[in-house]
Amino acid sequence: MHDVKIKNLSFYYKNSDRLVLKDITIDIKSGEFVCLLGQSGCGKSTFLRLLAGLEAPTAGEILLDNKPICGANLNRGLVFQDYGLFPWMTAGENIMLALRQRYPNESKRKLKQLALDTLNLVGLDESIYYKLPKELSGGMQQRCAIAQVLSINPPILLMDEPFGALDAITRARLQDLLFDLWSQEDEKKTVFFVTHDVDEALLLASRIIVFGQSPSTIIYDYTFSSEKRRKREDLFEKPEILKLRNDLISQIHKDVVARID
Ligand SMILES: Nc1ncnc2c1ncn2[C@@H]1O[C@H](COP(=O)(O)OP(=O)(O)OP(=O)(O)O)[C@@H](O)[C@H]1O
Repeated sequence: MHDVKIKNLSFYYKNSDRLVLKDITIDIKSGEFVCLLGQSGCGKSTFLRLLAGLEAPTAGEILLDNKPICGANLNRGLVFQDYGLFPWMTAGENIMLALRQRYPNESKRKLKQLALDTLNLVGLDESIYYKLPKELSGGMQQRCAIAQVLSINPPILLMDEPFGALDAITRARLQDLLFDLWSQEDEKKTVFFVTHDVDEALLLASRIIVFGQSPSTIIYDYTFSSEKRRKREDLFEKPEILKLRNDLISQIHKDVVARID
């Protein structure tokens, strides 16, 4: 189990006096797929950085299985929009770097096999292992970044607009891939997925949380009653999805207007 409990979390960066997150209290159950929405600058990435342990709360606490998060840890895998691969290493070497940290006593042969298996899992063949990131398309690089994180099998995935820079078709493929990987596991990963795209959240999430800037806290929190996959083809034929979509867009819009005022 990997429950995340957030209690009265507030945060501001030390070089700024602007409160980025204010008094956030929320419980996330193990296995939830949480999509985080909100206008630009409302603190979604900051929230992920706090969950990753890259920043520490100014006030309040974040508990993972009832223990405070303390620094970065292999329990939490991060995927960013800009792939996060070292450009001077091949895709395989990038994955091996993570694997050596995760399994320091395992043989190189076994780890390489694991890296190849994970590349295969995300739909990439063996030849990709030997390629530098610049020799790969954006979609392939993002698959490698996802493979790198999946190879260490973290129970918690933190994904910051991971498909934001991709074309529509690659993006749809990777959405399906991520959802299938998540839904097929017996012990589901807990996923925190930042996106600007309301429709992406409607497609993937088991829960949608909207952060506001006015105030800088959670302004909307919706949990789907069924874990059944919503299909892209008929997503907007369902009245409850359309209503939710309108609610989400109007909440975000209201927050933008309040901020401008
Ligand atoms: N290292 C930093 N030092 C100071 N302020 C920062 C730092 N990083 C982010 N901020 C500020 O914190 C606020 C929240 O930023 P954050 O990147 O978390 O928002 P976001 O919701 O992820 O935005 P976007 O959707 O545009 O990526 C912004 O006002 C931003 O300028």
